[in-house]
Amino acid sequence: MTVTTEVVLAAEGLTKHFPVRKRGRELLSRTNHVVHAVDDVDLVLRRGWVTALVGESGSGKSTVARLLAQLYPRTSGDIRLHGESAAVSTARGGRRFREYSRKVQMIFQDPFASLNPVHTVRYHLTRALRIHGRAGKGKQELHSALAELLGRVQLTPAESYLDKYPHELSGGQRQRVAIARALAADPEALLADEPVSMLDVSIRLGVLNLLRNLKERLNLAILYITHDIASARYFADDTLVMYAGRMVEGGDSETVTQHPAHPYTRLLVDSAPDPDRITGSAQGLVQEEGVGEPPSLITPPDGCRFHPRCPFVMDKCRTALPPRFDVGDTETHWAACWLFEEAKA
Ligand SMILES: Nc1ncnc2c1ncn2[C@@H]1O[C@H](COP(=O)(O)OP(=O)(O)OP(=O)(O)O)[C@@H](O)[C@H]1O
Repeated sequence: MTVTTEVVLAAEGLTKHFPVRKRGRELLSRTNHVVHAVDDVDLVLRRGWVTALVGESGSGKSTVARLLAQLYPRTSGDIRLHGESAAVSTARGGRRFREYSRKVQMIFQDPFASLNPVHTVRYHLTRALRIHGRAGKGKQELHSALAELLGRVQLTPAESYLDKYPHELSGGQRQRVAIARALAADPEALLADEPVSMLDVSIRLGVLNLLRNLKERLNLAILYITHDIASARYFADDTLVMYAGRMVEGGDSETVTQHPAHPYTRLLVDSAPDPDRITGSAQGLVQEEGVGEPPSLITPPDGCRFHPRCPFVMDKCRTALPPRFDVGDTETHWAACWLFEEAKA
């Protein structure tokens, strides 16, 4: 399948190294250690398209989202919104940053933490509409804009929710308010960092269905970050798999989740007991399987970062970083694994 929808946001060679603070004797050493949180990541987000980013805890998923939202400066690489490079120096609070963050909005894992407990739904949404110049003129226009936002996230009638405080809402309703606040900016891309993992199992599906509905109606480009590869199959068009700061596999979700190529993705899929569930989490399961732990990101392994845990490890894997190889089963399926070197030839 060839994907033709327009690219909204693209990252190329995206890299983030966090400095490690020196302690004790290290203060005398000249070496400055860094956490290789994200290394050389390429991805595109397309209009009307959900891209899942899957991986264990600590693999760098949230850092990718924060880099794309420009909440962190990047160490290197490029981010382009509609082809235009978002300068590393874009000053937060400046006009260019405001314009960028209007178009690229983020939804966080914990809606309780992202909403201010002392303010009502009306306050949160009005503030967001005002910041983005979408509050209209006068009370009536503002009220219509608020009602429209709550309607979009299926919190109706608006009057039942506008004057509620976050603690008066359920977890799912709070996440819907957080989504409505993001929509107040009229964004083109939504970066959803584990948007359902803190919600009760019974309401996760409803929130994912809402996001899918918004993707279709508003033609949004969505990045869906999750531990749960089974939910990526259900919800995302494309799936990217990340391991220890690097992308290891990508392609259409059905193929990546049903016919995983990279040994790490196979492990993730095998760790998810029921492929049709969207409720669980692969986090921790891999460790339970007894195949080791993710490596230190301060001194990541040479070659393929998965090689110390890989059941198919070859000599080359220990020294040479595998590039993306076409897997050969679909047009878009690739794996950064030497096992697929032949498939490319
Ligand atoms: N501000 C920071 N300073 C130093 N190290 C950081 C910082 N933020 C993240 N890291 C490190 O970068 C690595 C990637 O973290 P990140 O939160 O992006 O992973 P993740 O896949 O989103 O994990 P989780 O699912 O647990 O949120 C981790 O080793 C983490 O400890």
